[in-house]
Amino acid sequence: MTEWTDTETFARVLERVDTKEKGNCFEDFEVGDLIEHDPGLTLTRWGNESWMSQTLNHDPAYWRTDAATARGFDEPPIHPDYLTAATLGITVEDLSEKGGYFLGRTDVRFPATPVYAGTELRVESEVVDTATSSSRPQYGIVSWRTRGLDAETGDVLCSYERTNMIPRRQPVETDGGAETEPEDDERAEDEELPAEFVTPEGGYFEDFAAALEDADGRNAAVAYRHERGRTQDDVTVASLPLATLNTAKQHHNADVMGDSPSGGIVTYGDVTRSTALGHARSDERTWREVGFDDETFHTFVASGDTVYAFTRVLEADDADSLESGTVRFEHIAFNQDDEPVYSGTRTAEIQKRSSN
Ligand SMILES: C/C(=C\C(=O)SCCNC(=O)CCNC(=O)[C@H](O)C(C)(C)COP(=O)(O)OP(=O)(O)OC[C@H]1O[C@@H](n2cnc3c(N)ncnc32)[C@H](O)[C@@H]1OP(=O)(O)O)C(=O)O
Repeated sequence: MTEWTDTETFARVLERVDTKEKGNCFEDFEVGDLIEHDPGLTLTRWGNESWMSQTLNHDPAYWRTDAATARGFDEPPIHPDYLTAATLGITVEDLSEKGGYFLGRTDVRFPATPVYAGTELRVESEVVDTATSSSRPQYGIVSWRTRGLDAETGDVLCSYERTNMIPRRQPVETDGGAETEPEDDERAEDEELPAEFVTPEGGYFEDFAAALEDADGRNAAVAYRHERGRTQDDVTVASLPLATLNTAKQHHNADVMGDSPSGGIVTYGDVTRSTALGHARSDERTWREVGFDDETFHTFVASGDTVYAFTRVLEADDADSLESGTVRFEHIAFNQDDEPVYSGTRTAEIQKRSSN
């Protein structure tokens, strides 16, 4: 047998062989296609705790039995952020391993919570939209509706619609994303900031409701920043996504990513978002997560970047519960240069002080 392992010969061999490719290109997706993802994952206490500890989500109800039972759970449950990240991680091999970027997600809901450790997750996605990117001819834009199911009962545990930029096999002619003149009412510069920012006094429902009432009728908004930051390292950039079976090369193949728009590996969007939410939750009395909408990833987060968080309180609804009221927030994650990297709205039940 000819020896192929001297460097020169091996380079010539590599040039001539085919590569067994992974993942799908834009052309492989058609609206209506249903994809049942082969990877599955058992949602474990270890996976949950690794994710939650590293993203600074330290709500005691997810760590201590007494705090969990006080919140109405049988035991510390799987956190909705980890459930969301695991549901998405499993899909990457089929949907986005080829490359391209996670642009946004909406309608994130948890129809059958709480979910406990030991639950096996089965995930399926339906292609709901495919579009040409007018600014980037080598990519298309694909949206999927994904459902994470309890493999045993078939109950939908997590559901959302997500959009990625996906590489095309064949670039297309585009208009180059020519700028159109914005309508008058779309001009960002015309939008004035409020004269005053109100900070809630505490983290209970009553504090958010009082702050909104204080701002109401005045040129004021309820908005504040959180002190904590989390610098991205090997654990957050590569280990956490791989623990959700997310095979996106963006997070663990520095060789390939050197030659990409980001110029290197980047943090999994769900890590960025969960870290910012962890900072926000550390300043409130979260009771239950309800859902997330209009999530957008604005720019890359890379190893060495620090993720901070900002919160704007949009609405507070007393609801019909003695324990909690419903609050809608906008959260913005930003980096050490104060650039927004993620934004989205979140609806959560927040504990009432009067329930103590
Ligand atoms: C999971 C997973 C991968 C990841 O987690 S990757 C990490 C998270 N994502 C990111 O870090 C991406 C951050 N975003 C960016 O850096 C920039 O948006 C990007 C991707 C470089 C593109 O920037 P551009 O300035 O070139 O363009 P736009 O931001 O205007 O967007 C390009 C086109 O996409 C359309 N678009 C953007 N957001 C959405 C959305 N939420 N829904 C639908 N369409 C969206 C936008 O309109 C542009 O369209 P054109 O026709 O004008 O091209 C994994 O692998 O799955």
